[in-house]
Amino acid sequence: MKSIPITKYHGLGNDFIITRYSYVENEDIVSFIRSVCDRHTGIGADGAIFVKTNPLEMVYYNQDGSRAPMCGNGIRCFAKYCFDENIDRSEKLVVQTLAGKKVVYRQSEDPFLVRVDMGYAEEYKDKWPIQIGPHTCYSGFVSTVHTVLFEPWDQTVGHDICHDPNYPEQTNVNFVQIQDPTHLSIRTYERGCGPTLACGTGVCASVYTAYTLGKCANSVNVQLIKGQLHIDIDPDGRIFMTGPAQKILEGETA
Ligand SMILES: N[C@@H](CCC[C@H](N)C(=O)O)C(=O)O
Repeated sequence: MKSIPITKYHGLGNDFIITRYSYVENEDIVSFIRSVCDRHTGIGADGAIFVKTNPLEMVYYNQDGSRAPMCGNGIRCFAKYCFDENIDRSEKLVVQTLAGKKVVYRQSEDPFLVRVDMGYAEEYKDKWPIQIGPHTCYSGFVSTVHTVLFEPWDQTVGHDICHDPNYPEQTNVNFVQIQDPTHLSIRTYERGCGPTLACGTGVCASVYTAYTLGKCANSVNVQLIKGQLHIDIDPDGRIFMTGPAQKILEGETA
């Protein structure tokens, strides 16, 4: 494979290789992702983001090479990449994703902080909740598939629910602890990746679930291993996520 310019970014420890789609479009994309995301023989990352321009589009893949419709931490990093690379420095970006258009509002440049209109939760409540063994699972979509458990973090349970036959396309699994009505802490076992330090769509899905069940307010801070996200749910159910994005490195593959 030819040498490809790459950058690495993270959003609260959820890390991504980012490059332009035009650099990889004629390559074996899945092999490229698996090799750069490998933490021993590559750079190491939870996923890969390819940037398309005119119009702006985020093409997201998990570490294992599977395509995912959206990534909450990833879209903040996408916005920072567009800013750093001078692709688009507008305060408001409209970004096409497989989960529809997302709007990203820049709040500050340094530190780089954005508020993202994540849209609405879908397909929740229809089947709420389902029971998998001793686990009460609240499932639905906030840009991608999520299952929420009000239980302490357990990686084995995360793996097993992710791969449970109730979810033919697997599910991301979020473990939520309510500290008080405006403070939650969350850990996520991600489809296509395993345990991550943060999951933006997972945090949105978790807060939506907790709020709908009357367990928290509509404006909350969520503690993750490397920092916090702020989530607001407006009166008609639209979800907003505010959080940082940071650049780690730039280079090129050998
Ligand atoms: N880390 C992400 C979600 C990435 C996609 C997910 N693993 C899936 O397959 O749906 C986030 O921050 O939202």
